[in-house]
Amino acid sequence: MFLFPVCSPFLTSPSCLSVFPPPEMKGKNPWNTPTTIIITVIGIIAIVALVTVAVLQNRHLPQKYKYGIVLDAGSSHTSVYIYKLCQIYTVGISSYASAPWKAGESLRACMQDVEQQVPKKRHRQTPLYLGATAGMRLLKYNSSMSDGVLQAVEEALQKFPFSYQGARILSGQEEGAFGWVTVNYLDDRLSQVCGLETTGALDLGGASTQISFVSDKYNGSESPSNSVNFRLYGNDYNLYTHSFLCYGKDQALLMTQSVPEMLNDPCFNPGYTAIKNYSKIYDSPCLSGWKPQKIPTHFTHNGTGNFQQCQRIVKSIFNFTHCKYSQCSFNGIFQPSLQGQFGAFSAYYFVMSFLNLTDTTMPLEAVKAKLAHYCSTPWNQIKQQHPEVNEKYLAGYCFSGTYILTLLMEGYNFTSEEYSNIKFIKKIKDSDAGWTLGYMLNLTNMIPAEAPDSPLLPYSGYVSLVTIMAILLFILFILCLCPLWTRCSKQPEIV
Ligand SMILES: Nc1ncnc2c1ncn2[C@@H]1O[C@H](COP(=O)(O)OP(=O)(O)OP(=O)(O)O)[C@@H](O)[C@H]1O
Repeated sequence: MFLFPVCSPFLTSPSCLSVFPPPEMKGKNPWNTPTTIIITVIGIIAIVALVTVAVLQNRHLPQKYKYGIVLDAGSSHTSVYIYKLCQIYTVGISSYASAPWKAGESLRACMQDVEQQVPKKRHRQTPLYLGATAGMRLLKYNSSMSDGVLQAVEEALQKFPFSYQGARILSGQEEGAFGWVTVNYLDDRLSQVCGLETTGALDLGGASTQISFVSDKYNGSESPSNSVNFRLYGNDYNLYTHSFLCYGKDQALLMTQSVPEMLNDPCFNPGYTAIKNYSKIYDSPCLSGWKPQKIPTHFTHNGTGNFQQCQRIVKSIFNFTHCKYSQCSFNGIFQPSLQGQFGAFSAYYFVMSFLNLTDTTMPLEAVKAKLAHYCSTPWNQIKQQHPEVNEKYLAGYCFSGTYILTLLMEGYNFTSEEYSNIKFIKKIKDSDAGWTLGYMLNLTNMIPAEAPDSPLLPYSGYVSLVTIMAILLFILFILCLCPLWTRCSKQPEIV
């Protein structure tokens, strides 16, 4: 009769019994029995599998799209964004209204460049969008013209090997809302479980300007046309947004120049002089109805460089006289009380960074004094100091700086204290602030409405825990075999 060793509770199956060596195996190493070897190999495979699953299972899945292309067809130029920035300047597509085929042509060279930048094997999965903004919105006043331009653009883009998703004119509301999404997405403000306070977005283009922010005092009931609702990562946002068509900096400049006596212009540096075409001003739909009966074909535009006078003229293009709501910004448009921080981008940044005025902690009076000094600097001196800057922009900085301050302080009602809540930004984490990223994230469903089920542990914690469990299992396994091995190596007692 044999006295069998007691098996560990972990090994109570018949196979457990079979690992015990018969007495004639006395002196033999029990690890060498085929069953022991098989169990050991299976144990090791199980542990390796457990750790492998831990490593692979919880890893972030690769995104569906590696690249996405959005063409921002603005009033002043077209930019191509390949996820992050790849910007190639052309003229705004709306300027090809009289020869639409040229609009398609204008994109060809830059799109060929894009083709080189996206790896060939990714071409077919790369979505391509074109969004046109205020320049095309203005052209829509004559719908057949804007249709012709869009069609020409579509035909050109369809010839490229990408997954073409369409060309369309964004509404002002979309432009504002997607700009807000971009800023808050890049700032990681949307994916937070408790929902961080969001940042408002201020966008100044050539033909329109947008203001978008979340205000506790606005639920969309007053002026519903300014309300956009989002559900992002499980948080609900009720966004206030408004786009002012014609209040981009190029169209605003035309509006100030429409006044005939503005031939001597305080918004341009003293000594600046240029012969300009009146029809260029009055061709803009923003000035339709303003055209005097008799105007000369040309006028001489002379700068006189006076900030205070410029401010008065700029202010005259805003209408503050009527408001049917509880409160308005300008032109009778509802605006709730400003709230939180604001990111100001596009021309806000171009202009304020040139003027060295991006530091909003600087007292407003000091900002105005610096701008007044810039405006009064003779044009020749300005040109000498900045030979590298495009003259078209250089001549406009006095006007643009004055326009920005007037729009913010008088138009949107930022107080001197609230001015420091504005940050003039070009990029956030290497990506351009603007509507394009928000537009693409929305169209590719890359921002889920609901928060993804968050893992209980971070990835590294999860892997460590499974590894520790695997090691413990292995130790238990050895412990289970140990008594067997010890007893088996003893001489069996014969009763
Ligand atoms: N370096 C610069 N300095 C000054 N102004 C600039 C500079 N670069 C671009 N701009 C001007 O800034 C304005 C805004 O440019 P942006 O590309 O954001 O507008 P857009 O998309 O063409 O306009 P919109 O959105 O109104 O259609 C334009 O008037 C443009 O001419």
